[in-house]
This record gives sequence, C-alpha cells and structure tokens, in this order.
Amino acid sequence: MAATFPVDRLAAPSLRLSHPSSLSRRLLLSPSRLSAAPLPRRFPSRIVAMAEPKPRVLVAEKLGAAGLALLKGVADVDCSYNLSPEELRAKILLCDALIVRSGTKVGRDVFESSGGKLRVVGRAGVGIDNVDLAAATEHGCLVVNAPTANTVAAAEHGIALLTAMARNIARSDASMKSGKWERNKYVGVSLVGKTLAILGFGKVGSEVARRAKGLGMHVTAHDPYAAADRARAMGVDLVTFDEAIASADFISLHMPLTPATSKIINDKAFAKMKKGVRIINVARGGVIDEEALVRALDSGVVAQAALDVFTKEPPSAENKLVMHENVTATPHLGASTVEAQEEVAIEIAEAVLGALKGELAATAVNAPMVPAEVLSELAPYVVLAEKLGRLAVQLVAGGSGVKSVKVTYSSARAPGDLDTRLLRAMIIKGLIEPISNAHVNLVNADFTAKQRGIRITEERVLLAGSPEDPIDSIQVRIANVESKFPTAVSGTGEVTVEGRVKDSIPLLTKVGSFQVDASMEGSLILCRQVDQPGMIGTVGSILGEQNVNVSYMSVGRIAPRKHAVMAIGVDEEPTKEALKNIGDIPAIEEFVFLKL
Ligand SMILES: NC(=O)c1ccc[n+]([C@@H]2O[C@H](COP(=O)([O-])OP(=O)(O)OC[C@H]3O[C@@H](n4cnc5c(N)ncnc54)[C@H](O)[C@@H]3O)[C@@H](O)[C@H]2O)c1
Ligand SMILES: O=C(O)[C@H](O)COP(=O)(O)O
Repeated sequence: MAATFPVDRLAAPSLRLSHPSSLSRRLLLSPSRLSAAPLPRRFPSRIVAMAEPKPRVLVAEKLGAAGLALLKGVADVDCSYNLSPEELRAKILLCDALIVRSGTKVGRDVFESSGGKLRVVGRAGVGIDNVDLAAATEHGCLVVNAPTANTVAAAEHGIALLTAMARNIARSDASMKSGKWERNKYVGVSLVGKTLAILGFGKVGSEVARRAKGLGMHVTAHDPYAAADRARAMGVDLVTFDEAIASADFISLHMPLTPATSKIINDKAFAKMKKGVRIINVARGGVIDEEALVRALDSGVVAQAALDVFTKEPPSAENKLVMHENVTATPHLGASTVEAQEEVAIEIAEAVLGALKGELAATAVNAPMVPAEVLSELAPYVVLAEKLGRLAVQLVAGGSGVKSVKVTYSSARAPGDLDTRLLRAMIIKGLIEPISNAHVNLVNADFTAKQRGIRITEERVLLAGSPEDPIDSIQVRIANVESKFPTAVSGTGEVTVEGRVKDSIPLLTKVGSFQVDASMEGSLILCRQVDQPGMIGTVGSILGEQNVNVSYMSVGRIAPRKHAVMAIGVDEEPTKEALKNIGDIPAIEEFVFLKL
C-alpha cells in the first residue's frame, strides 16, 4: 500500500521502492501508472506495442516549436490556449499530461476533474505559484518545472527596464505617438557611477549584476544566503538589507516570494531609502507592498518604478501602479524571449516525456507516494533530518555561503540495509528551502544542492548492538562558514548539530561541542551562558512577561560552573524586546533564535 508522505512536497507521485521493507536500492515510478500496461499473453509483443495508445498531452499556453515537436514525436498533443476554467476541467479528463506557463491556474478542481488520469503537470518556467502542489500530490500527479532556461531572459528584461526607465523610453515614445515632440520633458538620469542594489543574488540577480557592471554601475547586493567570495569575484559588495537600500540609486528585486520576503519592500523600507531612488521588479509582485509603493511614488521618495510582475496578474484596469505616470509596466514578460521560450519548451517537453515513461525527473517539485511500511519506520528520522538541516543553515552567519555539508549516520544496520537517500534529501530540503523558493524532494534534492554549489558528503559509523532501530544518530556539519552562534562551531571548526529519535520524537542532542536534549518542534532559543544558579528562572520570567509559552528547557554543560548551553523551546515567536532582554542578562554570552 502507498501512503502520501506527510512532509510537504517531498517527491514524485507513485514513486515506489522496489524493496518494500527498506529504503530501496532502486527507485521506480509506479509501473502501473507510468509505463505501458503488462502485455496480455495472447498477443505477440510487436502487435501490442503498435496498439499501445499514445499518451495525450494538453498544452494550455503557447510553447516553443522545438518542444512541441518533441512532444508530437511521442504523444497526441492538443494545443488549446486561453481555455476557461470550465473548458480546462472538461479537457483534462482525457489527458495524461498538462503543460502551462504562469497564466493558467491549475487548482484542485483540475486534479479532481481529471479523475486520476492526469499524471504530469509541466510548468514551462520557474514559478509554480499557479499550480496547487498539495492537490497534485494528493492526486498522485507529478509536477515538473524548467528552473534555469529563462534566467538570462529575466536578467535581460531587468536591465531593459532599468535603462528604459532611466531614459523615459516608454513615456517619450507614447508622447511622440500622440504627435508631440517634448525634448525638455523627458530628460533622463545617467547610470554610470550610480549604485545599483540587487536584492537576491541568485541565478537572475547575479546575471543582472554582471550586466550592470558593464554599464559602469557600482553594484551592491543583499542576499543572506549568498557566498561573499562569489560576489566579490564579480566585483559586487555583499551588504546588509538596510545598507543596500539606504545607499542605492537603483534597487532591483530578485528574491523568491516567501513568507520572509512577502512585502519586504514596504513603508518602513521606503523610509530608509534615498529620496529619488528607482526600483525595478522582475521577481514577484508580492515582494513589494504595492499600496506603500504608490505612496512612495506620490511623495517622491521613489522617483520611478519599473514593474514586470504584480501581486494580482493581470492587474485590474484601474491599478494605481500601472496607471502611475512614473511607472513603466510590462505584462510579466521577463521570460518572454524567443530563445528562452525555445529552451524552456525543450526542457519541459523532455521532463514531461521522461516522467510519462517512468523516469525520475531532476526538476520534479512535488511529493511521492512512498510505501507505508517504509515510511512508518523512517518517518521520525525523516523529520529529524529535515530539522537538522533547517537548524544548521540558520546557524550560519549571512555572507558565509554554504558549500560543504558533511552528514554522519551512526547505525547498527549494515550499510546495505540502510538507504540514506530519503534522509539526505530531507537534510538538503532543510538546508535549502528556508533560503530560497526551491521545492526540494527525493527526486530533485541532489540536483538542487549541486546547482547551488553545495557538496554533501555522507559517512556511516557502524555501531555494535541491535539493528532494530534504523539509525542511532544523525550529525550535520557545515564546513568553512562562520556562525551567528559561535558555540555551534565544534572543535573541528564546523557548524555542528546532531540529533536522534527517541520514542518516535526527533531530539536535538548536540550543538557544537555541547550536549543538549531538546525536542525539535516549534521554535528554539539557544543561549550560551556562564553556568550558575537562577539562569532558567531569569530567562523563563522574561519570556513569561511577554506571554511566550515555554515548551521545554534543557541545559548542557562542559563542567559545573563553567559554560553551559541552554535550549529553550517556545510556542510563540518572542518579541525583539524579549530577545534583547535575554541578551542583556550578564551571564548570557551569546544566544540565537531559530525556527524549526
Ligand atoms: N519576471 C519573470 O518572468 C521571471 C523570470 C524568471 C524568474 N523570475 C523570478 O525571479 C526571482 C529569482 O529567480 P532565480 O531563478 O534567480 O531564483 P534563485 O533561487 O536562483 O535566486 C533567489 C535568491 O534570493 C535569495 N534570497 C532568499 N531570501 C532572500 C531574502 N530575504 N533577501 C534577499 N535575498 C534572498 C536566495 O538566497 C537566492 O540566492 C524568483 O522570484 C523568480 O520567480 C521571474
Ligand atoms: O516563473 C517564471 O518562470 C517566470 O515568472 C516566467 O513566467 P512565464 O512562463 O509565465 O512567462
């Protein structure tokens, strides 16, 4: 029997393990759904092969010709654009695969209407905001995307908006078309020598930086998770968010839309910017508080904005930003070049056809079905693995850049009886998801880590004793980084966290060289302190005063009255004031707040 994996978006649908009682040696997509049905004995195989129905692929938005040709070689392809939701629901009944861009909403209703026939959704582009991943997973439908093929196109569009805005190209063109010749009205601003702040120094952001350097701009970047040396090598200064926005003449947005970046450009941020700053957004509309941007444009804090993306797309006809005379707007054209669309089309066609054949897709973004018996044994270790990754990356200081991660599994099981791929995938998920818009799962974890330059090495420590439990402990170490909580750096110079499962509950058992005993749920405050009486009470009452519920406290120390590490589990996020008060306790040497 297969069960839906409890962790959001883990891997591909119908992913079955060939060995039911261990995490397998071979991973297969369910043969019953993703490859041809078993051959009836009475037919010679040649005749049956000819009679096999071709899979049917619905292409709901315009796709590059090369990708279409690939699809048509193998499948019946129905290109039907601008379908209403009702038309899409009616057509999907007959389709094995659906290919869309960002303009088609693939909601739960679509998966429900398909009656289980739909096996793959291909997103010809990066963002999958328009696909209901949870519904796809529940209906056993794989979702794949094309994460890299439109990077350069998006960067070029960012630069096009930057230069067009600075020289009033769109407005002066409209003016000429209305019969005017207004040379004095459209005096622009120069780019050379100006400071461009890039927020989000990932694939698109770094390509924009490279091009802006060529225009003679001074480029800074803010990205809490980018490596400072990679930025330095490009002549880009990695700075804090406040430094970036306060010193910039131009700000270009290239971060993913996550809970942390939602409306990050808001009234508070505008108050810190230079008067007359210019803003470009080719990321996602939701990273800007659009009402606040209207206010900032009206007051002159923001001289101009150039926007390719909007919170609601298409925006309403009377959208204040689109109508604003100091805004240059384009209808989400970042990826829309002939070349990018050809690349995207080929990438997505290959991914969709591969998935229909039962191959594992490196760009899969949603969850698998995993045999229940495998899950019931590994489930708590899977949660532990993700949380250790999540914890470790939050202990890394901004600008360090995570490149080398070492994982040690201590277990009494023989190496052949313990497949760590699921655990490794979950560690990678924990390491990457808090800092990006990537959706990491069993299928794409190694690919995603490699793409981000993160090298994961695994080692096994074989323990004596009963192999009843699959694993005794998991240790995650991040090398060559600085920590925002230096206590987390062990004697080997690595940010180190270790955990184990006890009574099915994942526990944090080690931070740096200190033993702790903390349940890995909710949020966690780690403090390093002088070991002395009264510390638990002092910290507890600061949190109590702020109505923060403490779920547990544990203290680990090297020796009595020396240094200790206190782990405090909290149900609510403490206020900045509460955290400051904890930091102000004289015996507290350092502390950090972490979300698990
Ligand atoms: N307009 C378009 O047509 C178009 C085309 C392609 C991509 N995009 C969008 O552009 C954005 C970037 O895409 P990408 O492919 O470069 O993604 P990416 O994952 O390669 O880069 C995103 C970067 O943002 C960083 N980041 C995460 N949180 C941050 C924060 N709080 N502050 C600053 N940086 C943060 C990450 O560390 C990462 O380096 C995404 O939102 C994507 O959807 C839009
Ligand atoms: O997420 C993406 O890939 C971009 O925003 C492009 O979207 P599009 O394929 O709808 O142009």
